[in-house]
Amino acid sequence: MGRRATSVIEARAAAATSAVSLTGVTKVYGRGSEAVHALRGVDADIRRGSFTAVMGPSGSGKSTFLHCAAGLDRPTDGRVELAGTDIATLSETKLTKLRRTRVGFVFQAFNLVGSLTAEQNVTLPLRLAGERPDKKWVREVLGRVGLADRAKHRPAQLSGGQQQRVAIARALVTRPDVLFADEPTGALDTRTGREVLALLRQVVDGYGHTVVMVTHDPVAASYADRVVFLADGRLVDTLDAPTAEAVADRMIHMEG
Ligand SMILES: Nc1ncnc2c1ncn2[C@@H]1O[C@H](COP(=O)(O)OP(=O)(O)OP(=O)(O)O)[C@@H](O)[C@H]1O
Repeated sequence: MGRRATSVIEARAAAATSAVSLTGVTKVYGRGSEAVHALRGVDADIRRGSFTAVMGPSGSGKSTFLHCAAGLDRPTDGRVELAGTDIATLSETKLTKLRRTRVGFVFQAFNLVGSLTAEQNVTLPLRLAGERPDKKWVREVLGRVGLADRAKHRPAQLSGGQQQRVAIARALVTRPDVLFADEPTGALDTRTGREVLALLRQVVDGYGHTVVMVTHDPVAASYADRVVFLADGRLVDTLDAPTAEAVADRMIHMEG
């Protein structure tokens, strides 16, 4: 078989197993002397059913990486394939639809709607996509995050950890290809944060979801299957089966 045929087969095989892939992704904010190169030619392949942590010093491009990978932001150059689709080819309308249905997002500050119950918050993405929520599935998702008995509570009646669980259920309700989390434990105390990390681990191991999480915390990163390290907009290192010690060690060397 020719080299070209082999590489086409390899590319197809990678597409079948990858939830999102970035090739040569560059992101420049501003122009001329004001230009900031947030990402400089990043290649990354996120396998389906895996948990990836993104780490790096402040300003290294972690949030930009997440936003480009999730289709929240378009790269200046390079290619992002999400759920087998090259997002550069999508119109704004199609990209919005892809974000609503194929991508879940969890933020540090939960971002729940205060006037809605936990259940209503969870069904919001479905209603925004014009779908009628399937009650059984919504109950199932609330159960997966351990909130079956809190469905009728409003965010103010829930602890921080419970609110983040609602946000995770809301992110999972559309059965997304990837759940992206930006510092999901940043607003939680250590113990509650660990519970949320264990839940993210559980949605990967128990239900086959794909999670990509930005974090500053080596212990949080140790819940992942793989850590990717960014420095000055470049992907400079990866670490599989990370321990908190190994992650902390690499971070010290990067920052030093
Ligand atoms: N909208 C924007 N306009 C201009 N510059 C931006 C914008 N967003 C990010 N940047 C710049 O791009 C670079 C990377 O930012 P990014 O937020 O991705 O880094 P980060 O690693 O997530 O940082 P932190 O850990 O501090 O949150 C930084 O220099 C930042 O100032």
